Amino acid sequence: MAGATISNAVVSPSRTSLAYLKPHHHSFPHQVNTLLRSPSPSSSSSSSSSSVRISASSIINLEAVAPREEDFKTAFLDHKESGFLHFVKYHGLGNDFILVDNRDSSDPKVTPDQAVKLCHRNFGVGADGVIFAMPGINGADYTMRIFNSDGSEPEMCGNGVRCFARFIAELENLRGKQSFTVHTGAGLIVPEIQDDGKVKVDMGQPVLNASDIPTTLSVTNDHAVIKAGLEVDGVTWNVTCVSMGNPHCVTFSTKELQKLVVDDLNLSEIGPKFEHHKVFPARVNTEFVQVFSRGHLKMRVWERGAGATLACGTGACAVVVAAVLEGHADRICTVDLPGGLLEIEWREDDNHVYMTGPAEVVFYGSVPL
Ligand SMILES: N[C@H](CCC[C@H](N)C(=O)O)C(=O)O
Repeated sequence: MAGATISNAVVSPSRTSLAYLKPHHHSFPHQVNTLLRSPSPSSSSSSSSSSVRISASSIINLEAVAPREEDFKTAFLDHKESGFLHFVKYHGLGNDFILVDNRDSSDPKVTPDQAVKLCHRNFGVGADGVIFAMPGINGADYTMRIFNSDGSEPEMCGNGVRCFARFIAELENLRGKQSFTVHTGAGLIVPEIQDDGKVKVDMGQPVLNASDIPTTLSVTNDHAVIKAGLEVDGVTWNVTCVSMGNPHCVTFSTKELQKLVVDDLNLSEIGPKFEHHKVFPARVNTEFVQVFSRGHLKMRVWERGAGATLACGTGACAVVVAAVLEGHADRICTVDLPGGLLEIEWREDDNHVYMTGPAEVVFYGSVPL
C-alpha cells in the first residue's frame, strides 16, 4: 500500500512514503522512524509482507519515545533507499519547492517530466518547482539548478535560493550565521543565513539591455526598455523589462489607468498573454505593481513556467529596479507579496540587488520514482 498517514496508519515498510510533519503537528512514532531505516524494498520479501498497524492511541503512548526532530532529520537525510526520491519540502513566502540532495552528481536525480509529475498538486507532492543542490563548479561552493512546475529550466530563483541555503545548512549541519557561493544560470549568487534564520542574498546586478532580457520591444533609454507601451488583450500596458538572470516584465500602469489596483486583476486571464507574448522570445515572468509609498510596493506575479505564485524573489528584485527607473520608489523597499514581505535594496555603490526574506521547512518526504 503506497503512502500512509501518521494516525491510524497501516505502514508497509516496502512502500513507505511518509511525510514527517513538524513536531507541533505530530510526534513521529519511534516505530515509524525505525521503518525509515528499514532495508530496501529489494530485501527479503518477509519485510514487504509485514505491516505495522499504528493506531492513534498508540501514537499517544509512543509520544514519550518519539525521536528528537534532529535525530529524525539525520536519519531521513542519510536515507539512500534506491527507487525512492528522498526530498525536503521548503517554501519561501508560499513559493514552494521540492529540494533534492544532488551533491554526489552533476546530473539531476529527476527529469523534467518527473518534475512535472512531482509538482502536480493532486497527483504529486505539489510544488512550484524542483531544486537540486549539486557540486560547485568554477570555484563555487555549490551549484543550484531548478525545474519549474512545467518542466522548463530557468536561470535563477530568488525564493528558491533562500530555501537552498537553509537546505545546505541542514545537510552540512551548519549553525548560526553562514554564507556560501552558489553557481547558477544567473552567475554567482551569495546567500547568507542571518541570526534570525532569514536569508540575505546578493542577487547580483540587474540586466537592462533589451537583447539580454531578451525582448524585441523597442528600446526607450540607452538600450533599455523603460515604461514602453505593450499591447496585451486590447490594453496598452506601460512596461519596464529587467533580467535578474531570468526575464521580467514589470508594469505599474496602463495608458488609461495611471495606478493599477493589483487585487482587481484576473491573473489567470492576463498572465499567460504576457508570458507567451511574441516580444519575449524566452517567455517572461510578469509583475503587476501598486505603489503605496517610495519604500513600500505591492505586487502580484504570473511566473514563466509556474503561473500565479504567492511570491517571486527575482520578481521582487526586478520590481524595485523598475520602480527606481520609473521614478516611483527609492532604492530600499519593502515588497508586499501575497505570501508575505521581502526586503529589497538596489545598492548604488556596487549596483547589486540584495534580497532578505524567510525560508521554511514544510515536511520531509520520500516518493517512488
Ligand atoms: N518561474 C521563474 C523561476 C522561478 C522564479 C521565482 N520563483 C523566484 O522566486 O525568483 C522563471 O521561469 O524565470
